[in-house]
Amino acid sequence: MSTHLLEIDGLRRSFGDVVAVDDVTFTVPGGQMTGFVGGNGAGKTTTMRLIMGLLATHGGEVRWNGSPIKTLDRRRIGYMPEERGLYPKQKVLDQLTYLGELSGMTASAARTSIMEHLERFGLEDRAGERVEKLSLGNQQRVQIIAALMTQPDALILDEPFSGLDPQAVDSMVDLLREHASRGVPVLFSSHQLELVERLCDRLVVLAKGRVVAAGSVGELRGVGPVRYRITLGGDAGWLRDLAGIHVHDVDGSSALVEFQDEAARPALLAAAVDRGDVLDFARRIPALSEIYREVTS
Ligand SMILES: Nc1ncnc2c1ncn2[C@@H]1O[C@H](COP(=O)(O)OP(=O)(O)OP(=O)(O)O)[C@@H](O)[C@H]1O
Repeated sequence: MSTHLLEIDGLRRSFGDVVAVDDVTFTVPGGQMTGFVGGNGAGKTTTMRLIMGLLATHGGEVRWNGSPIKTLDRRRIGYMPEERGLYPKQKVLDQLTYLGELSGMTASAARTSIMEHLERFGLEDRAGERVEKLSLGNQQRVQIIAALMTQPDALILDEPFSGLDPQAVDSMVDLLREHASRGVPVLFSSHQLELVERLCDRLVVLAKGRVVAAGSVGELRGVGPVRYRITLGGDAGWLRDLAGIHVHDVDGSSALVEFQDEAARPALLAAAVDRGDVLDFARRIPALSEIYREVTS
């Protein structure tokens, strides 16, 4: 297995007065799934188009295995664009075969790979149908097959999960993991944070054209303040009066707290034990949606 590396270094791109991508730097290591998140207009699609050379950069560079990326390298990248580009009148198998041939596959190798992929998505009996006769979710699956069928060296996928039902999401997740395990860098954008949390090893968060957080999910969890959830036998409102702690919220007998100094933690526990039952006390692992809100606020 050879592991590839995609590096994005100081990329910039404006449209008139709008700075869409502003000094964007991150890496997409092979063998890992990198989630690319950010609000509408944050610059995700523009960054992906810059990586693919579909837009000219106004600064910075994209490197492939340590050297400036070349057209031939890009031809080996499976790209799923935001605007899905299938011909509605053409039959599924014919269209995918044509796309495979454009990427340098022989027709017979393309057909074998396409049929394997159609089977994985439960679409093998739709190979002879015109694309326009498929539901939008199934057209989306065909678009995904177009990006994966060549066993590419990297995957750049713009919203690959949008419009897929949970079963198709699961098939897609398995497929992408298989590609990552070949040493392939996988970058995918998504607005579905729970899915991103489940799927990705690394995360890049974009806001207003800039990277506001990047790293493994574990690293990003360590960026924010450490908080604890304490649940008492009775009302937890009195915690607000304790020195050295910041109480984020109290919900009856349960409170979310942050300690301002090390001594405050044993002091709080001693006070709570003194007053009665401590039912639960645990460090709280923030959900990705919370980290996201914190880094983009
Ligand atoms: N071809 C273009 N012409 C003018 N402005 C553009 C063009 N493409 C993108 N932009 C602007 O650049 C900014 C970033 O857009 P982009 O589509 O990259 O964001 P995004 O993160 O992909 O958003 P979404 O999640 O809504 O797809 C936006 O302000 C957008 O209006």
